[in-house]
Amino acid sequence: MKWLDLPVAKKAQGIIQLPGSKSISNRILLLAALAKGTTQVIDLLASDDTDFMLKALVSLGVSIASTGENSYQIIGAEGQFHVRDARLFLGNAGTAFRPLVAVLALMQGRYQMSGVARMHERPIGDLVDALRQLGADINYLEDQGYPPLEIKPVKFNHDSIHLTVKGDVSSQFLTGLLMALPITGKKAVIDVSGTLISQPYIALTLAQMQRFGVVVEHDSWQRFTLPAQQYYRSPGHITVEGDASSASYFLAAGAIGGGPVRVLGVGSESAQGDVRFVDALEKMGAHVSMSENWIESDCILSNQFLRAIDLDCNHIPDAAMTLAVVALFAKGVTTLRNIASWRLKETDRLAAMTKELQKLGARIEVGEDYLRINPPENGLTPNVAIDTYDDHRMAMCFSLVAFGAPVRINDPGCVSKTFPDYFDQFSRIVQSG
Ligand SMILES: O=C(O)C1=C[C@@H](OP(=O)(O)O)[C@@H](O)[C@H](O)C1
Ligand SMILES: C=C(OP(=O)(O)O)C(=O)O
Repeated sequence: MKWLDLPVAKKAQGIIQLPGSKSISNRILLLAALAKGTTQVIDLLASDDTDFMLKALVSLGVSIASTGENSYQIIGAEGQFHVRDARLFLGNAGTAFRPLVAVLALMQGRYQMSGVARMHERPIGDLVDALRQLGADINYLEDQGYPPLEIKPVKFNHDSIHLTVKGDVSSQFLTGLLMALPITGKKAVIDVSGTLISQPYIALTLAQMQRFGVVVEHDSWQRFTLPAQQYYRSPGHITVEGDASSASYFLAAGAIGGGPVRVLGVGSESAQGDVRFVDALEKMGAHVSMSENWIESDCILSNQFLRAIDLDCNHIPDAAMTLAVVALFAKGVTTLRNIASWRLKETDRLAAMTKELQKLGARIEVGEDYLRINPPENGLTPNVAIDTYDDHRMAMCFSLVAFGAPVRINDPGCVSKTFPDYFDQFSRIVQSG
């Protein structure tokens, strides 16, 4: 489908079962593949990003069998993939590409890793620099510091490991190192230089590693210590919780469109940082309630307007995009700060967001690491065609514009990266009129 026309939405109300978390799904797949023992994974996210991870692991010789809808049995390779020569294509899946680089760099094999054109514009130099401190043999096949990459057998001769990784471009580099190092069996210390961004994703990594029996200590998120001889062991069964970033679109719909809208599969006990999106929604005037496995939002403001906010969004980089569109429905000027990493994701999200919000009549100020959104005084410009830049989150968050004006979403199929049936689910909670 080239585009999707969304009519004006009058109200949002209903219940949505969330798809599995992308971040947890790809971590669990890799950890189960590296572990000793067999893991049954239930409620795995079915999407492009998880398909790339599944296919890569199968090409590396890991035994993975489907056991039902979104369920898999994975026989762990005990830290050693059997296939030592492979070419992997990983699309634009950061959660597959970055951790696999770290693992394969320690695997004593020859691997080529590539992705779509945009993946080749997303930096990976900080991770490669950290792995080279261990003797990893990694070459850039095109531009220095970017995929595609070639990995050759590591010349590894350390009794213990001490390395430094930069933390201010993407937390996925540290995540990759943390997940990979236990396969060496050596004691490892990782120091983070620069400010660590997207910190809740590191907490998520440590929590998933712990499910597989590896405990990492950290000192204020700046130094991470992995004891020697801690290998991954399968916990048996793992159920993947719902995706908190995907929840943000429905919870925002509940706040803008009256609600109540309830998402099932994620709640107060979640390990995912993006559940904190609800704090921002509450600050904007929405009413939020939650239990262990659901979250609900509605709007109890009598004057129909949400309130503008000024927020450091470093802890919720993905859900912060949803706030940029919610800001169109708030009274006042909203400022989203500390989001420089947006420039390095599926597209330059600061540039894309600026351009598309302006088409709707908003006045935007954009800086190196912030976005200021001043909504149009006389309503959103109707019938705008929103470009989505092959970025699933651009498509999903701009669907919320329908609560103010009819809107066209170009290339809606790009949601397949993390949420293939997003627009079907969205239509289930929206009443048009
Ligand atoms: O580790 C993860 O699962 C993720 C980390 C974040 O990336 P950065 O660390 O690059 O901000 C986030 O944006 C991405 O969608 C998923
Ligand atoms: C940044 C994202 O993806 P990736 O895992 O490819 O970094 C995202 O899903 O918003």
